[in-house]
Amino acid sequence: MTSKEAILSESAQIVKSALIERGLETPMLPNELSPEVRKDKIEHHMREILTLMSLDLNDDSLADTPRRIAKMYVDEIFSGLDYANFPKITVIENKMGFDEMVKVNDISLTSTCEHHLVTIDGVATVAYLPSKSIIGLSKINRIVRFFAQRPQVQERLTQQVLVALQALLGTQDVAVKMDAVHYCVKSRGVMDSTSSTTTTALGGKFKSNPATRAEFLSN
Ligand SMILES: Nc1nc2c(ncn2[C@@H]2O[C@H](COP(=O)(O)OP(=O)(O)OP(=O)(O)O)[C@@H](O)[C@H]2O)c(=O)[nH]1
Ligand SMILES: [Zn+2]
Repeated sequence: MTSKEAILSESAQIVKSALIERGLETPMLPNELSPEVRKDKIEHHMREILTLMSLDLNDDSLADTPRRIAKMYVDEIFSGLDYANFPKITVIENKMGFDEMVKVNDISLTSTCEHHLVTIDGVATVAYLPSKSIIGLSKINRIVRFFAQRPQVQERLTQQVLVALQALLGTQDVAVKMDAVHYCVKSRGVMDSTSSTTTTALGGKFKSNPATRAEFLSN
C-alpha cells in the first residue's frame, strides 16, 4: 500500500478493492502527483492544444481557459479518478429489520464519455434489499456522482455503482439502472438527437427473482 492509499477512508478502500477484484476498476495508472501539480501540468498542455487549434490565448476571453479546464478536470468532472474524493459514507445497523426494497428514483447523472470526452446526461435509479445495514439515502446519490465524475462508458459506470453498494452494504441484493443521452451521439458523429441508452446491473435477488426484478424495473 502506498502512502497515498493509506490515507483513504475505509469506505474508499472497500470500494476500490471490490472493483479491482471484480475487474471493474477504471483503467488507471498510479498517480502520485498532488492535485495542484496535476492542474499546473494540464493547464500547460491545454494551452498547447488550444494554440494548435489556432486560438489566440492573448484574447481576454480565452486567456484563462487553459486554467479553467485544468481546474474543471481535476476538481470537478474527473474528480472521481481520485479515491481521496470518495464521499463520506454513513451505513447504519438495520435495527428495525426493514426488509422491503429501498429505491431511489431519478438520480441526476452527468458524466463524460471516455471515447470523446463529451457529456453523458441522464438519470439513474438505484435499489437494494436491506440486510444487516441501511445506508444514508443521499449517499446513494453521492456514489453515483463519484463514479460519474470519471471518463466513462455507461456499462462500466452502471456496474461500478452496483459493486460499490454491494461492498458497502454487505449484500448482493442491489440493482442499478441508467438512462442517458450521449452527446458524442447527439452533437457530433451520427448526430442523433432523440435516442437514449438504458443499462441495468442487477445483483442477488434482483437477478434471480423475477418478481423483485419486475418491481425494480417498473416505475
Ligand atoms: N458501449 C458504449 N459505447 C459508447 C459509449 N459512449 C460512447 N460510445 C461509443 O464509442 C464508439 C467509439 O467508436 P469509434 O468508431 O472508435 O469512434 P468514432 O469514429 O468517433 O465513431 P462515431 O461516434 O460513430 O462517429 C462510438 O460508437 C460511440 O457511440 C458508452 O457509454 N458505451
Ligand atoms: Zn463518446
